[in-house]
Amino acid sequence: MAQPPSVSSQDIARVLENVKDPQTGKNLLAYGHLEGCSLTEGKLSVAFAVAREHAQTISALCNDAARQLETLPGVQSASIILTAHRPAGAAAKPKAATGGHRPLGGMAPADGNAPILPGVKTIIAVASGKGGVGKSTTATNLAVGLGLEGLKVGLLDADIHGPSLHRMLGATGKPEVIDGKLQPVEAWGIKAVSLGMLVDEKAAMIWRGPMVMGAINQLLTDVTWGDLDVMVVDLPPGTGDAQLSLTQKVPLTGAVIVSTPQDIALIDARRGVTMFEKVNVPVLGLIENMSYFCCPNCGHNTELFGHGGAKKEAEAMGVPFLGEVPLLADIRASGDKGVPGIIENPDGEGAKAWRHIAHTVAEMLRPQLQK
Ligand SMILES: Nc1ncnc2c1ncn2[C@@H]1O[C@H](COP(=O)(O)OP(=O)(O)OP(=O)(O)O)[C@@H](O)[C@H]1O
Repeated sequence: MAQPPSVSSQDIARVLENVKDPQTGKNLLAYGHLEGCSLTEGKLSVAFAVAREHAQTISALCNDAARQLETLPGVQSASIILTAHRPAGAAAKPKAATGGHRPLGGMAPADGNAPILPGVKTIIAVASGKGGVGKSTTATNLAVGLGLEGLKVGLLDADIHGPSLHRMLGATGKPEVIDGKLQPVEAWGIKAVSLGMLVDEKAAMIWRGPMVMGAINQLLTDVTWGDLDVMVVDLPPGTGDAQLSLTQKVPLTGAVIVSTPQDIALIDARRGVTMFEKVNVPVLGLIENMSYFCCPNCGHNTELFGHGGAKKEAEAMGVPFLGEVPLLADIRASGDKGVPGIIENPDGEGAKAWRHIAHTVAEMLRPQLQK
């Protein structure tokens, strides 16, 4: 049986050596090293590690390199993800631990250096202690809801292992690249970028920690986000090391935690609150998703997983309770269709809940936006 075509790292290195910086005459490989690659169904993803100060120069050369990689046998499309490294000796300074919630602060850079996103006034993370609780659905509808509140909003899908926001927004086209920078896709009044718009989702699933961090860094800094009141970041589910280092890397203004009412999900939500406390990021509040089942025929509410658990938990932990979103077939259907539920069914129970939550979050951010 014929073997599927494969591409070796030597093949990739040869291509990178051929691409020259017109200013310095140096080839691309002289700026960094190949960290990994994967070829799935003709889609080649290459992770290339470079020193942070070269990231700008390199990203312009990468487009040229990607086009050349597409001429390799078996490669239909290629993308290069830069994993920018800090120069030696410039490790992130640890944040001072205050042992509690801090007031909503400015968008201080996570490592004490110059702000990485000068046009972005606030950044909020949407997190969950476990997968499948509706974190991405919440991030999408919260972002669109903040847009409806009159804010300029960006949505960044940092759930690199399972990016889904592009599908929920119906934004499955490739973002444009202008002057070496990715242009966010505009949908439903907000700007969005998801790794799912750039690479094959299956390829992203197998990435190791440093590649994930590099990709997220690139989605933050190599995208023309422009001026934003708020950037909503959809974090990968869980409270492990990957999430912890992400919360340290991205200069977060605050975090929203999504949970279902079940005990087990609430235990995980508690871990989420503890994680943000550890890195001194204020928890803006807890959202109970799939709170109750609202029968579309008779309107009767059934509390499938119990009800009000997240509210009690929020009270016990001393964090605000932002609201509850019912379990509704049309919420799942609108997500699959690529139209956020808050737009698709504006008078529905889901939309009402998200509008209320978005309004509360917007009010929390307001003092920060007026600075
Ligand atoms: N309130 C809801 N009512 C009905 N379906 C919902 C609701 N919230 C989310 N869903 C559906 O549940 C599924 C999982 O949702 P989503 O992808 O938002 O979860 P997630 O927590 O981000 O998952 P993952 O951890 O895998 O990234 C999707 O099919 C979504 O449409």
